[in-house]
Amino acid sequence: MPQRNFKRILLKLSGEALMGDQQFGIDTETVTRVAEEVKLAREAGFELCLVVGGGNIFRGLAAADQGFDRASADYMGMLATVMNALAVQNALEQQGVDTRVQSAIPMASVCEPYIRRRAMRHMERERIVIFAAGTGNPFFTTDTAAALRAAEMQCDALFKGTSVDGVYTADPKQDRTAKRYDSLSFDRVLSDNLKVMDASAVAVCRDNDIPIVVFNIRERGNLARVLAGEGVSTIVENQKDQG
Ligand SMILES: Nc1ncnc2c1ncn2[C@@H]1O[C@H](COP(=O)(O)OP(=O)(O)OP(=O)(O)O)[C@@H](O)[C@H]1O
Ligand SMILES: O=c1ccn([C@@H]2O[C@H](COP(=O)(O)O)[C@@H](O)[C@H]2O)c(=O)[nH]1
Repeated sequence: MPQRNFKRILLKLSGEALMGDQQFGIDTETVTRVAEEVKLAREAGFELCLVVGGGNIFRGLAAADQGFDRASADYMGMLATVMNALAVQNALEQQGVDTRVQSAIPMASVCEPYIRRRAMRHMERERIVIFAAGTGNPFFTTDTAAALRAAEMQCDALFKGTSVDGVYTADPKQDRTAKRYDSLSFDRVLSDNLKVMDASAVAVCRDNDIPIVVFNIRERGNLARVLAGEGVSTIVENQKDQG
């Protein structure tokens, strides 16, 4: 992706990005490394806010498939994202970065509730705001939360840091012949049912003209590279398809 004039960025960190080589949970070294990358991006002049996923701890849909009540399972998933948010906050603050966690499910003794205007104020004061508990509603995911917060915080782009290096013609973990796009339109993602991100998240970004950049956050230094217009990624935006 060539360098773009993005200034304010919503960075979505998938929960899996925080587990390093483990099969589950939070790997402290990995969280520290990701926090270093976020700090470097801020020092490079980007205004950042974060949404953290919970897939390294609990996924509502997976539990529902095993017979769990879906809404309860989703609330458990949202609580998992709060744990991850606190881990990321801790790692950033250990590196001297001022942060606030805001949760879509109020939990007064743990963090702030989500209040848009307050979050804006934190950003003006150069704090990194970490949005936890997704949208606060079951039957959604943190991708949709990321799209919503990107719109609310007037971000120029949503960067999805995940375990794949872009959007492919099919899931690259299932289909070795899948080809990566450099860029494609929101409509192509939706019409081809490409599952790198929820359809609801893609629709929110399309309707608010917020480009999505998908990149691999598990590779050291990749956030800086992608922000600089280098490195491997896919940009999804309102445009004509490549082909
Ligand atoms: N067409 C596609 N292109 C790229 N990735 C795809 C595609 N279809 C499905 N995927 C899968 O989408 C996943 C990316 O989503 P990710 O694992 O980050 O989920 P998440 O819900 O955002 O995060 P988490 O649940 O870990 O917090 C990758 O694991 C990838 O295998
Ligand atoms: O708005 C939301 C966001 C998340 N959830 C639940 O949390 C888990 C973890 O989030 P990921 O996006 O998968 O990382 C998700 O599986 C849902 O169960 C939610 O209900 N609402």
